[in-house]
Amino acid sequence: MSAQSSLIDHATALIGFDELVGLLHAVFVKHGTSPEAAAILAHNCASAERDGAHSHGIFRIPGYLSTLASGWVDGNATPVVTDVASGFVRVDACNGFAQPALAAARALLIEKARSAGIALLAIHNSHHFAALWPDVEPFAEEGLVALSVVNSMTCVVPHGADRPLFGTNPIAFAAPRADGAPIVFDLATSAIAHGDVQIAARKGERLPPGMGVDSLGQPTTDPKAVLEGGALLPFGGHKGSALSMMVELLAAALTGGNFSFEFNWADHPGARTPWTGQLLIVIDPSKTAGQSFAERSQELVRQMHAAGLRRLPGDRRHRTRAKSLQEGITVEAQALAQLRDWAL
Ligand SMILES: NC(=O)C1=CN([C@@H]2O[C@H](COP(=O)(O)OP(=O)(O)OC[C@H]3O[C@@H](n4cnc5c(N)ncnc54)[C@H](OP(=O)(O)O)[C@@H]3O)[C@@H](O)[C@H]2O)C=CC1
Ligand SMILES: O=C(O)C1=NCCCC1
Repeated sequence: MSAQSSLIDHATALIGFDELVGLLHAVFVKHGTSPEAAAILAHNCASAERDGAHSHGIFRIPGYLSTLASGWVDGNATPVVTDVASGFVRVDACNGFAQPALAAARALLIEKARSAGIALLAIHNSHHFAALWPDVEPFAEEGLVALSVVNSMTCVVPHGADRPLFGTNPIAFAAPRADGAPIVFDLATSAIAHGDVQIAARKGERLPPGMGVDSLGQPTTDPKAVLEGGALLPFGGHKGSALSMMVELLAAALTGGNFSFEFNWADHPGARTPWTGQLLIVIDPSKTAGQSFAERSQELVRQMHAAGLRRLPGDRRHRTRAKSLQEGITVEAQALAQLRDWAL
């Protein structure tokens, strides 16, 4: 049975968050990442699983492992942080994963944001294979506003174009508020994340209309047709397409990273991670004039609820997180057994 197909099973098991982090750490180390990088990736992946962000939880482990085995990514890379200017930090991830690069620069970025009011982190030469909200949420938990973009691999046809060029290019934002968890959203600029198309294909489900095209450029709801020579569409037509273009500019051109169409993993069978760039902007809202930012963001939430809104971005994740932390994280039993094998 291949690593990919071995993660499809419907009997479930429960595992605690810390145990899952430990298990994933062992898997990453066993498959060629440094203990430091493994700790960061394991926490990231377990957090996604804990919060029900399944397209970027343990579903991604076979992709991480085949990528490491292919030699495409360096699991032992030591990121190089450069203090470029008062509000600008650059990190060369040295062909490693993006999250350890962010971790290496985080303290300097926060120091700059607090002293100048705003600071920018430009990561290049990096691989981001995860959800983006874990990169921004912790800043808001420390009272800061954070925005991040990352570009992925070519699989999205720009609005009005004939062939794929952009990646699924997510945008994540986090802001503190006075009473409650930070306001966080994290969304692909494609109509659907590539990971969710893969999950739909495995489950034999159709996609909602308007998300993808087949190899002839014709609209399709068949996820396999999208994955096998087809492509995705941006969300919201020309509007999502413009945001995706912006992500290419900020995450690649501005950081010195690759555009989504610029890398070629053809010589690395099994490689799955995009070798691109990531940008983070961190703002210290204590510099805001007038009432505190957290009070103002709380007022906005209050008014949204008063207007009838029942679900804020992040609410579903937080509900799932609370349940997972109380009862354990529900995972497919066979996937868990496979992780235990890979950790040996
Ligand atoms: N590393 C990479 O290169 C890439 C990573 N990704 C990741 O894929 C993941 C999934 O992206 P995507 O499919 O676009 O995410 P979704 O469309 O599922 O969700 C996008 C955002 O909208 C919120 N949301 C969803 N439905 C509602 C609703 N009915 N009312 C209010 N808020 C809502 C979500 O909150 P909630 O979470 O609470 O549901 C989330 O913040 C992201 O984590 C993204 O970072 C995607 C592309 C590339
Ligand atoms: O789901 C997606 O879209 C992606 N996730 C990880 C990196 C590649 C694209």
